[in-house]
Amino acid sequence: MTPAARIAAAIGLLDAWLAGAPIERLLTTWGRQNRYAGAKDRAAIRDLVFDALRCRRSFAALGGSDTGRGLMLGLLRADGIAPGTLFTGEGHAPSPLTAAEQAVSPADLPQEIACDCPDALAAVLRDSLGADFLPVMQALRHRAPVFLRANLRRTTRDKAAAALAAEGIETRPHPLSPTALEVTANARRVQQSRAWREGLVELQDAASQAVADLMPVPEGGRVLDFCAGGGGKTLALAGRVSARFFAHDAAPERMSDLPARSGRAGVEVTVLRPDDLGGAGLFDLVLCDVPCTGSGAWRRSPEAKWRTGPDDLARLLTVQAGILDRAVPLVAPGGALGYATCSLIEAENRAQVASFRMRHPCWVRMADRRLTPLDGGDGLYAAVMYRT
Ligand SMILES: C[S@@+](CC[C@H](N)C(=O)[O-])C[C@H]1O[C@@H](n2cnc3c(N)ncnc32)[C@H](O)[C@@H]1O
Repeated sequence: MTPAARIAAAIGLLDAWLAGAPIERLLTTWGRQNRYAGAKDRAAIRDLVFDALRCRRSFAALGGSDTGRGLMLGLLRADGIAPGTLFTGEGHAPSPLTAAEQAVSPADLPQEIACDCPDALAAVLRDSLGADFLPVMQALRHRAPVFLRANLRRTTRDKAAAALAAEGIETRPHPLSPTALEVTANARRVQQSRAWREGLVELQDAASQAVADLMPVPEGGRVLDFCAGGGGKTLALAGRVSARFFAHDAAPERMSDLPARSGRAGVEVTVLRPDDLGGAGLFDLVLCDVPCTGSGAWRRSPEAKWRTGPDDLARLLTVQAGILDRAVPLVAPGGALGYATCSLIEAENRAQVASFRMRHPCWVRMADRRLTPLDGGDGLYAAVMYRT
């Protein structure tokens, strides 16, 4: 496909997204319906669409409309490319610019538009981030780095980096975690690499690794990942310490890849269905990596930036409190309760932990950590609590 044809495809996908369809489903369906498009075309179109979603407000302003076409015009203008060179109407290229589109001039954009902050959550983000608000919002406009976690059960970080380098995948250690490697070249080859297939490394954001590092895992103890999802945190914890690991999720189908992933990593994880929890005993660590706005991960999941509002936040706050309350009776005497979000919003983070401690005054917070994309990885919050 020509660059212009890729842009035309991205315009169609963005229009369908603006009409309400989820972006991953649209991309999958597009790939199935357009078999002539090769892997490189599909990856390039995905990049265009995700770049546009990250910068929707500023690109719409630069392009003159909040439509697929406006977003692509804005993307080109933001990159300093004259749109008329690609919007030619020839072959599969989008039609030439109208007079109105040509007249849009990239004047100074108001701050919240220029930093692509969604109106719906702008006030809570400003309050939560303080002086970091603008730099964090700017950081969320860009693609996230690709990070790997060296699986210490199988290797060291240096040996993992060397194995990857032998396959042409360049990395460098990242300071957020002793297991983190940032991929600097050939990230798309990772999942075909021998190092990945043999479980030396796993794809995982560096800040997520830092969250796992903060959690106290006693050697030989029992650890429950209460909101395990795909099991990223379970595997990060299991990579560090020999203990008995259990994974649970209210939607057990979300854990379907976990047996294959734990097999590759060389760790044992017992999957617990919600009905199994009652008879599973107590745990030395229960980690609640709760559902949240995902605002810290908007670089990776930019559609959530525009589809999450105050009502979602209010609902999530109730869900998070309920999960913490349900986890309390599962913690063994002397054990720890871990809490984590990938949110930048204070109400989901420290304030949620503070209200938990109001409801459960015998719990104290021993440690917590807030990271933003300015630290390199996703924005995350994690806390560890003990019963007194
Ligand atoms: C942030 S995701 C977990 C991500 C995962 N820990 C990882 O590192 O890949 C939150 C998970 O919580 C689950 N969840 C939602 N409500 C829950 C509840 N009441 N109890 C347990 N899990 C719940 C969701 O199904 C979702 O998989």
